[in-house]
Amino acid sequence: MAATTIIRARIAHTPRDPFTSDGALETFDDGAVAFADGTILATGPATEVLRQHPDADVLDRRDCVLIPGMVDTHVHYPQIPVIGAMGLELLEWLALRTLPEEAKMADLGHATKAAERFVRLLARNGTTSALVFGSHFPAAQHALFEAADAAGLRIASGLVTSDRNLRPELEVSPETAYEAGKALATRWHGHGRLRYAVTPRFSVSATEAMLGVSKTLLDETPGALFTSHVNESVGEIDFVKELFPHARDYVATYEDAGLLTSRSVLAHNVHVSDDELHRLADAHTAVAHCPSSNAFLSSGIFPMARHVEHGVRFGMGTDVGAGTGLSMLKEGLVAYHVQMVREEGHMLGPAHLLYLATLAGARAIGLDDETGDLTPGKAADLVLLKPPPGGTLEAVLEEAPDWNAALGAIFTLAREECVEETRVAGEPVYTSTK
Ligand SMILES: Nc1nc2[nH]cnc2c(=O)[nH]1
Ligand SMILES: [Zn+2]
Repeated sequence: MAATTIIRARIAHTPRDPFTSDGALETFDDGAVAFADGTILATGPATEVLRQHPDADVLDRRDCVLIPGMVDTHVHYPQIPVIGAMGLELLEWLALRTLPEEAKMADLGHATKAAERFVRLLARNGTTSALVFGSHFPAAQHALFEAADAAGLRIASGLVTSDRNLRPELEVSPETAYEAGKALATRWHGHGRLRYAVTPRFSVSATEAMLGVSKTLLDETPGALFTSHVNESVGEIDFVKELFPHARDYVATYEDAGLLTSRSVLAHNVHVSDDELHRLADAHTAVAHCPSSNAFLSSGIFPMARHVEHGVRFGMGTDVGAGTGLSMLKEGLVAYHVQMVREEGHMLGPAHLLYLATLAGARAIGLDDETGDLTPGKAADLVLLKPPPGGTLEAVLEEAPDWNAALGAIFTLAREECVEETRVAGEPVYTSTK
């Protein structure tokens, strides 16, 4: 029997959905998580957990706040260098800044460096699971899987495929896309903590033939995810209407190809009709809400209340590089800002933000049996947060009257400099060297 470890800290998690149930936020001022073999045995008041596991190795981290490992449901591995490219809307931003950057991934040395840096920075930001939009180049995509495997993160990703309206060096035939995707899925799907995600870039750059081979590969890869973009910008939607004159709407371009499934995750879904929401809910398809990206590209404001009302699952994604960084804590703050300025917005509180950054994302990408909160039986995926001494967050937390205030301050002020340690299945994948 493996040794039991206990981490003692201030603890917060959301084992239930605050959009549909009260009391979703569970906190412990002097709490403890006990785990062995990477699985949580107990979470609760330290006195109780210590008494239940008297022989455990105890790590006293009462200087930290412990939350579940965070889940980024939509983030582009090649796009870290694009962060902060201002003044452009989606299609121009792609053409002028993003696609030229992604074309550099043809160079395997460049791609390998980008892959290793990307997974290191995910862990440094407290992200333990992610659905990662990959690269158009098979060798670069292989490099991401290698780096993710070495880092120990729970990553689903796949070859990004397109056969039109992009850049010649990023376009391939559907047959080539299928063969390369099949080889990568065979090599990596189900390997360690990795899963394959079938990833045509979006319907602007994927013909019906490309969407068709995507469906074939999805059906041949049990447990694989499907991910792409939908309803992000008005210009994109107009273009899709032209390209798919017979499709009822943008969602239908994936639906008609059989790609609307319970393993599908579509990013953005900002300009969505109620009819599309009904069909997404019926298909149990999830949405990746990317607040900082939608604001940064002036794409629009996510209709969160309508997704909740229609029962469409959604997690949160940083959508780096249109998104403004890899911190899911910052992403939560932007989600809050945006919903507060929206007319029929959803009044969000810290519990909603913690849920969106953890369990909602795990549910969106099909990992909620394994991660997303600190319930016994789940993996010990966790993050220790500690405000830099003498800084603003430390001052706010010293005066915080309750957990709502403390958690609100953490989403408002904590970023990667506050991540002390990130663990997956109980093992550190990042430790601050400060
Ligand atoms: N935000 C965003 N939307 C996209 N739609 C197609 N590709 C992209 C991308 O790289 N970023
Ligand atoms: Zn994206």
